[in-house]
Amino acid sequence: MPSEAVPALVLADVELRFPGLEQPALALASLTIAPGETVALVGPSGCGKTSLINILTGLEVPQRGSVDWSGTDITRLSQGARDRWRARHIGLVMQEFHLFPGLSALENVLLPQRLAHFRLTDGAKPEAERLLRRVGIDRLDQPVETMSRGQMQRVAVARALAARPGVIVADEPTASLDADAGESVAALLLELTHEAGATLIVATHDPHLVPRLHRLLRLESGRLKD
Ligand SMILES: Nc1ncnc2c1ncn2[C@@H]1O[C@H](COP(=O)(O)OP(=O)(O)OP(=O)(O)O)[C@@H](O)[C@H]1O
Repeated sequence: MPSEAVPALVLADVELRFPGLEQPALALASLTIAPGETVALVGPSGCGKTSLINILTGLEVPQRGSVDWSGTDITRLSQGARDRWRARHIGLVMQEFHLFPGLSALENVLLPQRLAHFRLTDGAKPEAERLLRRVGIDRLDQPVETMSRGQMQRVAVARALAARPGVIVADEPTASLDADAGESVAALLLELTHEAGATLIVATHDPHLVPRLHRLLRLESGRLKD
């Protein structure tokens, strides 16, 4: 299934500081990511991986610099506009799934679209059902809190792709899974983003996942290393 227009990133002169930290958490002169690239973001604990992911997705705004996705500098948007931009263009997969207990797998996949648009488009439910079956979830009405951790992350992968975003961003998507579940989540993330033609950015320590991504970005003390 083709994704909508795929954004590409141009980040320039970014600095992110937190109160109480002498050095910036991030200081990046430039970073460009091409449409459809798959990128591993690696580095020791505290080097700034989550901070960079938060900046790329507009969850955090740097004090300085621009984060331009296909001509939209998201640092210049209001918070509401940035939230709408993220809902439209970014699919997120987090280490701890961030699913809503009490809702079924299908309801979880559809929830971001319900929240963003107040109603679902005609194609939303069949696409959510297709994606859940594609990630190996057959009981679409199963409450997510009764699922295994591997199943929960597969639901989160289906949710990230459901609105057909141009970019999938994952923060340690396999870190809280056992080896088998991690392997299957990593494979699905790669296959489904490839099928969608989306760009994939993954912060990960997973030695099985890193070599399967095209490009390696290494962060150290908030700076990119070659
Ligand atoms: N809200 C905050 N307030 C103050 N300092 C923060 C905040 N968030 C992050 N930091 C600091 O910024 C730096 C980068 O943190 P970040 O979470 O981006 O690292 P990370 O590479 O994702 O680490 P890990 O692999 O352990 O998750 C760290 O020194 C951290 O302590």
